[in-house]
Amino acid sequence: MSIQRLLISLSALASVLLALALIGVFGLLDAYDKLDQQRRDYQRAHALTHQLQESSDDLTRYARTAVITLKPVYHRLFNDLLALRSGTTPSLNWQQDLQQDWLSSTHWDGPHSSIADFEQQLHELPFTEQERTLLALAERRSIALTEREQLAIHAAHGRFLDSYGKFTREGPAEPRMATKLLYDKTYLDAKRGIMQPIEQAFALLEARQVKALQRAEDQRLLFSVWLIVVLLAGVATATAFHLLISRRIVRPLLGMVARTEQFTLGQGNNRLTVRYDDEFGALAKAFNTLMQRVENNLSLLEVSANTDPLTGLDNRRQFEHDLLSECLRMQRSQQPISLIMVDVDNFKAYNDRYGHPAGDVCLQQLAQAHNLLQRVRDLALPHRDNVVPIVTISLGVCSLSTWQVDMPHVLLQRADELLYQAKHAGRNQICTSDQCHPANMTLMPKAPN
Ligand SMILES: Nc1nc2c(ncn2[C@@H]2O[C@H](COP(=O)(O)OP(=O)(O)OP(=O)(O)O)[C@@H](O)[C@H]2O)c(=O)[nH]1
Repeated sequence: MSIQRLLISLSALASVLLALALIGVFGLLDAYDKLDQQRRDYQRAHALTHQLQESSDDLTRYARTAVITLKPVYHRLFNDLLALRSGTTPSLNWQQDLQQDWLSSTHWDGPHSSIADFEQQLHELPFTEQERTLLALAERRSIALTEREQLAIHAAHGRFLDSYGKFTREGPAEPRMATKLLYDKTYLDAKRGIMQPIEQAFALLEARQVKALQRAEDQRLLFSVWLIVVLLAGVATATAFHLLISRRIVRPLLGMVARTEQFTLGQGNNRLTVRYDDEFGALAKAFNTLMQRVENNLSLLEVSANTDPLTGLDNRRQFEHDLLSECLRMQRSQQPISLIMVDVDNFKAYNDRYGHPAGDVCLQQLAQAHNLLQRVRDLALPHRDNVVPIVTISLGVCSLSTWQVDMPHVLLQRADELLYQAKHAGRNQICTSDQCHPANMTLMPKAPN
C-alpha cells in the first residue's frame, strides 16, 4: 500500500479514535453527573420522608407534653408545626420562643423537623407515583390524628368542642380523658397507620436508589472501559504512525543518503533495495536507474577520455598509464620489455596527394592492421605525423632487460631516437639498439572516395 494511503488511513483512524474518546469522556462525565444528581435527589427525597416521620412524632410529643405539663408553649409549638407543615407559616422562630420558656434550660433545642409546605415539596421532589401516594396517605392520616390530639390538649385545659366544632365549651379539666386519647389503642393504631406507609415509602425509595445508582455505576464502568480501549487503540495507532514514518520514510531516506555518499566516494554497492511497492519504492527504482545511467555515462566518458577518436587506439594518457603498469610488471616478473615506436613514412606527401580524409582512412587502416597483429600485452600509440602514397612505416625498437629508474621515460626516449635513426636510414627501416634493417612492411590503403 502506498505511504499516502497508509497516512490517510491512519489519520482517519486517529480521527475516529478522537471522536470515540470524546464520546467516552462525555459519557463518563454524564455518568458522574447522573451519579451526583441521583445522590442529591435521593438525599432530598429521603430527608422529606424522614421529616414527615419526625414531624408526626414531634406532634405526638408536643401534644403529650402539653397535656402532662399544661404549658401553653407546647400547644403553640404543636399548632406552629402544623402550620409550618401545611405551608401556612413560612418560618418560625423556635429558638426565641423556647428561650422564654423554662424548658430552654433542659438543652432541648426545638422540634426535630422543620418541614415547610409538605404538599408542595412532595410534588416538587422526584418521588414515584407510588411513593407520593404513600406519603400523601401518611400526611392525611397524620393531619387526621391531630384532631384527636387537639381534643386531648383542650380537654386537659377544660375546653371542649361546641356544636360548631370550636373549643368554646368550658368545664372541669379532664386530664385522664386527655391522657387516654393520646395513649389508648385507637391512638397507637392510628399512629401505626401513619408510620406504615412512611416505612413502605422508605423501602421503595431505597430500592429505587440502589437500582439508579447501579445504572449510573454501570454507565461509569462502561465508559471507563470504553476510554481505556480507545486509549490502547490510540497507542497502537501512534505506534503504527511511528513504524510507518521510521520504516517507510526515514529508513529509505537514510539508505539513499548512504548510497549517494558511497557513490560520491566511489565505494561499494550504490543500489537501493526496493522493499515496498510505495512512493519510496518508486523513488528507489528511479534512483537505481539514475545510478545505472550515471555509471554508463561515466564508463563512456572514461573510454572517450582514454581513446583516440580517429583510430580507436589508446590515447597518450592511457598509453602512459599502461606503459607504467607494464614497466612495474616487468620489474616484478624480471622479464625483458620492449617498446616499438611506429611512424608512417612521408605521410605529409600522402595527405597532400590524396587529401586529409584519405590520410585519416589510412591511419584507421594502420590501426586495424596493428590491432590484428598485436598480442594481448602489446600496446599501440597513434602518432599523427606521416603518410606515403604506398605506405611504408619506420620502427624504432627499444628493449630493456633490467629495471631502472624512470623506465617509461627512458623507453620512450630511446624508441624515439631509434625511430629517428630509422628515418635517417632511408625510412621503411626497423632500428634496434644494435642495428637497422629494412622493415618491408607496406600498407595498401583503400582507395579514398
Ligand atoms: N590525415 C591526417 N593527417 C595527419 C594527422 N595527424 C597528422 N597528420 C599529418 O601528418 C603530417 C606530418 O608528417 P611528418 O611525420 O611530420 O612528416 P612525414 O611527411 O610523414 O615525413 P617523415 O615522417 O619524415 O617520413 C602532416 O602533413 C600532418 O598534417 C591526422 O590525424 N590525419
